[in-house]
Amino acid sequence: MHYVYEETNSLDDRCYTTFGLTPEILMEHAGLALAHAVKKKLTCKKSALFVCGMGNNGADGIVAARLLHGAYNVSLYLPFKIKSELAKLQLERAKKVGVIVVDELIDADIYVDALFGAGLNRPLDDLTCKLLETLNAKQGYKIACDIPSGILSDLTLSSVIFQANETVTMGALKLALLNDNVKDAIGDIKVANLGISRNQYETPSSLFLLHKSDLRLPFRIKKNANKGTFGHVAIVQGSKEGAARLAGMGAFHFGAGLVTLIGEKPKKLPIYLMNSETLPKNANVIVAGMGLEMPFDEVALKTLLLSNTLPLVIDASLSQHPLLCEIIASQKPLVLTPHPKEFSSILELTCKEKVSVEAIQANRFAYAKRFSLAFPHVVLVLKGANTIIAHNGELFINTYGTPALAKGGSGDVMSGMIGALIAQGYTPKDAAISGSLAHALVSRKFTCNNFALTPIDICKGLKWL
Ligand SMILES: NC(=O)C1=CN([C@@H]2O[C@H](COP(=O)(O)OP(=O)(O)OC[C@H]3O[C@@H](n4cnc5c(N)ncnc54)[C@H](OP(=O)(O)O)[C@@H]3O)[C@@H](O)[C@H]2O)[C@@H](O)CC1
Ligand SMILES: Nc1ncnc2c1ncn2[C@@H]1O[C@H](COP(=O)(O)OP(=O)(O)O)[C@@H](O)[C@H]1O
Ligand SMILES: [K+]
Repeated sequence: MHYVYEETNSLDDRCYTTFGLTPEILMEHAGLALAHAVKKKLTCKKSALFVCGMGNNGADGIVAARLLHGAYNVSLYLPFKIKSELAKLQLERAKKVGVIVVDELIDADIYVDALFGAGLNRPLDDLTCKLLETLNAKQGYKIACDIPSGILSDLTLSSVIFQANETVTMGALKLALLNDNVKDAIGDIKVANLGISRNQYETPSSLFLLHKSDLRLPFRIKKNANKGTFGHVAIVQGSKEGAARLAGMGAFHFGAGLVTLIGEKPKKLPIYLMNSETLPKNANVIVAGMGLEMPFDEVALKTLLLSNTLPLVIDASLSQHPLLCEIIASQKPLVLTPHPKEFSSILELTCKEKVSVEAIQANRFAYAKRFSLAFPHVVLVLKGANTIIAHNGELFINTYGTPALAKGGSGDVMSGMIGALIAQGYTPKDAAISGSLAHALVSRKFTCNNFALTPIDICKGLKWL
């Protein structure tokens, strides 16, 4: 996993004060990384237009244009009066080496957005939005310098954002690139080295971007094993039976030795899933909430969930029911797997905070972090295009999910998978991280198209991870 930062100005400052690296050195490296990304897409016949703003983001673009000029067909477009002293200096240098400055948004094969980066502190005005709209409408490959213009430093968005195929971000990963609402605007992210290795540039952070290598699959190391070695997942069945069945299939395919659905005998049940009216004695985790339609027998459910010490995975309707407060208060090991609407109910139930889904989605990180600090024993899996796993103030961000997962039942499977890992001895936090990663990575294995994946395909796909 890699560290992620709410802002990197303090890391830049540390480069000046601790390592004696001047802003100019950092900028020369930023420009070089940007030039490198542009060069990869440029042949001698192709052209690149650098659209540069008035601050140091623009200055990075000007440096990159200077570095490429002479060998490639590049030009600069500067729609605003330059403000930053460094940008003025870079422009003087670029002009001295002969970089062409054009006075309109000309056509090119590659467009570089160096209008605004980390310094965008208020929404863009109409004229600038129009400029971005024109830029977005142009054919050609689009590269954003540091952050696509339009994403503000407080993570709010302007009405238009530059739509990048690729973002070259400077020094370290920024949180602003990882919110759900910018997933369509950032393209592939590359982190530029600023003249010092990433390890040296970075300081510890409580925010992490998950990597494929963070996935810990439940491989069976012990040869002298039986089904009991791999745990028994109990899944509470609701009136919509299919949901618990999908969770059960997810759990079984992800290595649980035994899976029992608790409730009345369902009409249909895969032959490997068991059914019981009561909690099996050897169950070691309970998964509940999916398919549970209101009203349900609260007393029976409370007894089932709270009259033992088993860890819980709670999903769907149960995140919206007052019983959740008692579950949290019990201090049992607990994983919550809400989508944003369910998380809105959780915040209302537990923190007495009415937060709309839109407000949550605008800054998922802040709400997830705040909740995890308020309830440090709970692991929150806030589902979405980029799923966040929050625990005791730490956030782990999983960006591997694809729209193929946007189907009823996908989340049920994931809750079952997380339950399976807990049954096999993972901590709730590790189970949430690896369950969420495996779920997302499976969706990427289906390469033929991204609309036909079913929850059952997710379960089957676990065979090939
Ligand atoms: N720090 C370093 O060492 C390194 C920094 N690096 C690079 O610097 C970038 C940050 O540069 P930056 O701080 O100059 O900010 P930037 O994004 O260029 O824009 C600021 C300008 O925009 C203006 N402005 C703001 N909002 C506006 C609006 N809505 N509409 C209109 N204007 C608006 C604002 O004006 P003001 O608020 O002063 O009125 C100011 O003039 C960073 O992303 C990275 O690329 C790299 O080289 C590595 C080393
Ligand atoms: N656009 C998307 N990109 C990545 N993952 C997605 C996307 N849409 C949905 N998902 C994932 O699919 C799952 C959907 O879960 P959920 O909404 O709870 O469905 P259900 O309750 O019907 O099972 C979540 O894990 C979510 O992160
Ligand atoms: K930019």
